[in-house]
Amino acid sequence: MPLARSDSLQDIDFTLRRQFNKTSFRPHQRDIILAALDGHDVFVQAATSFGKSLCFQLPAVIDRGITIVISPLLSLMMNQVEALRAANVEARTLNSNTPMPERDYIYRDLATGHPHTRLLYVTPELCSMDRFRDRLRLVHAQKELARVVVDEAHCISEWGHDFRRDFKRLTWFRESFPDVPIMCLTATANAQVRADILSTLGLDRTPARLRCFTMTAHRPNLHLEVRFTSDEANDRYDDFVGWLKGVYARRAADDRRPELEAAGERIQNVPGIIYTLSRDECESLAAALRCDDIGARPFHAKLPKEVKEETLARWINNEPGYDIIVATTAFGMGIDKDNVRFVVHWRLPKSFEGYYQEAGRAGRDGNASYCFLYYAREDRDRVCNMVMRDATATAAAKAKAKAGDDANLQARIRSLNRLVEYCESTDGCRHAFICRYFGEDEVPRCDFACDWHKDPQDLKRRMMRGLASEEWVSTQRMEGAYDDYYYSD
Ligand SMILES: Nc1ncnc2c1ncn2[C@@H]1O[C@H](COP(=O)(O)OP(=O)(O)OP(=O)(O)O)[C@@H](O)[C@H]1O
Repeated sequence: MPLARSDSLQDIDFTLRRQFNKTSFRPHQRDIILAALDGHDVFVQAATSFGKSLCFQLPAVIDRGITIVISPLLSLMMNQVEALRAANVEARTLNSNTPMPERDYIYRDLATGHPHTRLLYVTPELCSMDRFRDRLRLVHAQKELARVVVDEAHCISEWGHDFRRDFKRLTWFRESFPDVPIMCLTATANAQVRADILSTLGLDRTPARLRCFTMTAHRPNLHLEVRFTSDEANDRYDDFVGWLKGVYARRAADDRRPELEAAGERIQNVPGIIYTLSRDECESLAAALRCDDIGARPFHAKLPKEVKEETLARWINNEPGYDIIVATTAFGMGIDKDNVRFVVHWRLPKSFEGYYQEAGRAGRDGNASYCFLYYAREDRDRVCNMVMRDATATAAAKAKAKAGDDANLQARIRSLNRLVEYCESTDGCRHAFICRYFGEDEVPRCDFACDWHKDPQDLKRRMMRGLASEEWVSTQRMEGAYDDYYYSD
């Protein structure tokens, strides 16, 4: 049974305006929020930038009690908590980085059984700890556990690209608190991943209680393009810089400049992200771009925390010298800057879902944005080797390889293969390919927003000319040329 709501904030439109400073709901948000407020379990699958967070934040503000939000990424939690606190919502996070006084406060708050905290963001690992579980039992006994939310829910599934073993243990919530509604959200799930999420969380056992909102993955404002290259051509850098300088030149032209000046916008304020697969490449590429007077900064897991925070803050504020983030995959899920105008994949990503999540950082304001993926067959073989090596290392480290490891390896290889097919496909719309991948039947409308729709003949020509031949790549492969590549976040 849903908990009673507080009396003062029953009007969701009022709460949207007052607490979240937004004038209207986006399509489907209202229905999702109402289903949650009615006490249903809710599954939401919607495109990147749809506005999924609001779907659990707003009910958390309206309902009495505390909402526990389980999220896989510390940076993602911290961003959301900061934004909520700025809007005067009692939100907090409890994770390995939480300072001791804050940690003590939260545990004391939970121990009262009637916490002041409305949204508590935690890691899945924390949810397995006895101390935390005891506190939740106490809160539940007082009927103050309003809802459990699993964000980035694809991490639950071995068939998903970002499988995290601790997400499997979230099964505990339904077993321990059968009356507490659960909401789970993801941007990237296929039918198998969806089924896995519902069964792990125990939502499929009470179908009458469950409301599923499965929306299209389509992002019509993303212009998708594959750029073909090879080890021999090694032309990514010149190609990218040529493109970017062309963008700057168009912004500096007489017909554009006055408009930008009036808006106080710099010519080079064309925010973007370039994804690389290794820290070395991330550092060297950012340095090379800076030598070419392009404001690029590296971002990877090994940088000091203060450097990462400063880089992120200055990039978000559109400061000179911080126009482009050159990142490893340490920078991805949940990054929410509205005016990212391009996302470039310097190398083939490791999974289809990862590619689309990262591309989804672009164009969150709804304006046209460009997503290039530089594809080389040599990289295909390198990435495939890396995925296999990763899987072997994980299995060995775990001593006994479990069925889950096997399923996850299969899923990762399948996902990579589909991404390779996507890159090498020259006979159809890229948006349609993506929607099919995520199990959609309807063909999305593409308004010249992919390289195939723009010029199918040119696409074929570029692929023929740009890629190394399969014969060459397979000879090199047999000689072990692609074995010693590595990636790092
Ligand atoms: N109704 C609304 N009106 C205006 N802006 C909104 C609305 N709902 C959400 N937004 C804004 O849209 C942006 C994207 O929202 P959010 O970060 O929740 O996306 P998401 O669906 O979780 O995407 P991703 O899966 O890519 O992380 C945020 O800046 C959020 O403030």
